[in-house]
Amino acid sequence: MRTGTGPAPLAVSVGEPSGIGPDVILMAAARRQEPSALPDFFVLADPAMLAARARRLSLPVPLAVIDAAREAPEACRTGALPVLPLVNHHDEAPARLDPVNALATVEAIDRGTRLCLEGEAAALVTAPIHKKALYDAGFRHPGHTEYLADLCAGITGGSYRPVMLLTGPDLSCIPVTIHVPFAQVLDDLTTDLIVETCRIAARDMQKRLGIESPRLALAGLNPHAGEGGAIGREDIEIIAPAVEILRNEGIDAIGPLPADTMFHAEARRRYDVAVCMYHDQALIPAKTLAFDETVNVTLGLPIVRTSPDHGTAADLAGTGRARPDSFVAALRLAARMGAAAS
Ligand SMILES: NC(=O)C1=CN([C@@H]2O[C@H](COP(=O)(O)OP(=O)(O)OC[C@H]3O[C@@H](n4cnc5c(N)ncnc54)[C@H](O)[C@@H]3O)[C@@H](O)[C@H]2O)C=CC1
Ligand SMILES: NCC(=O)COP(=O)(O)O
Repeated sequence: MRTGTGPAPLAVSVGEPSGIGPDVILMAAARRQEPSALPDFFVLADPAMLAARARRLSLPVPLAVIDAAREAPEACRTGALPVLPLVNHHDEAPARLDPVNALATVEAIDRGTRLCLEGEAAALVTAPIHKKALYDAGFRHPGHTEYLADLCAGITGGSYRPVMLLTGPDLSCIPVTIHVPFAQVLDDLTTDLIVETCRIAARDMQKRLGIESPRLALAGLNPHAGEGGAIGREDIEIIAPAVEILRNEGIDAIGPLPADTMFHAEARRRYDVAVCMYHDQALIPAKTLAFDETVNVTLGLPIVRTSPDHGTAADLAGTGRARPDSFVAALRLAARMGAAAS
């Protein structure tokens, strides 16, 4: 358990080394001197890889290798980026995927999660992973979202249903089904899954994001929310019953709403979160409206986890052209949610 005073630092997992994770972490650290100070954070990474990327980007960020999370705030005071070294190695090779990097990528996530559960870190901020690169190395989880639930369950003995929330200045969205092929959405989409997802969303948006009574708007699945059953019956048979159950429990839920008209500015004012039926129904509006400000949050976990909304962007790695804004937003939101959780 943590013994220091002041808020615990944020743990950052470095993500895929051939992508822009290391770049945006270094860029954020370089911004620390700016007037709107960032929360204290340390990165779980291979220090040699990070130093090489800093040189490639000509970013004069001093790295401070630390032995424990509690040393991070002091290292931050000196203007350095604290690095908790990984046991496994990462190559520094922008845009070159290599399965050999997978061990260190997953180690960073594992250790960051444990530090959060032990109270040594206030929250976990994950830099993006390249999912296919990890699958090719034997990783059996669709993404961080699902992996973190399994990892936390394995450590605590609890059981967690993870809920993906994309939240930006003007829109928050949740996909009920997450990383599944489109053809599987209909198999997975049940009234129970929608209800459980919405219960977790309502609870955690209140507890961790400070929205007293979150207003949930459930999207329809079919064009025009099924047009009264003429264009598909799922809206009537699966989604509408979920709305009724939620409303009977006192959760402020409406829908199913036609998905094509629920994201314009006036419509967005009527709800706090759009609950969407599949990945792209949620993530297309979220990333289109505010790609640089939207944060990916996992609700339903015993830890706080945030992430930038973007992926590994191999085309930009090591070029200095990646924008760190979504990562910075993820740091700020993690600090706010971590403080609410403590
Ligand atoms: N949380 C995570 O670990 C996430 C991981 N991914 C993974 O990332 C990989 C690549 O995914 P893509 O679909 O190509 O999405 P992507 O977000 O990596 O890139 C999409 C486009 O946006 C640009 N872009 C992304 N981030 C940017 C930034 N910070 N500044 C400026 N431009 C930026 C890229 O250059 C590219 O043109 C996939 O393996 C995917 O699974 C994707 C999203 C989240
Ligand atoms: N498109 C969002 C995404 O893939 C993020 O996944 P995760 O790694 O945060 O589960």
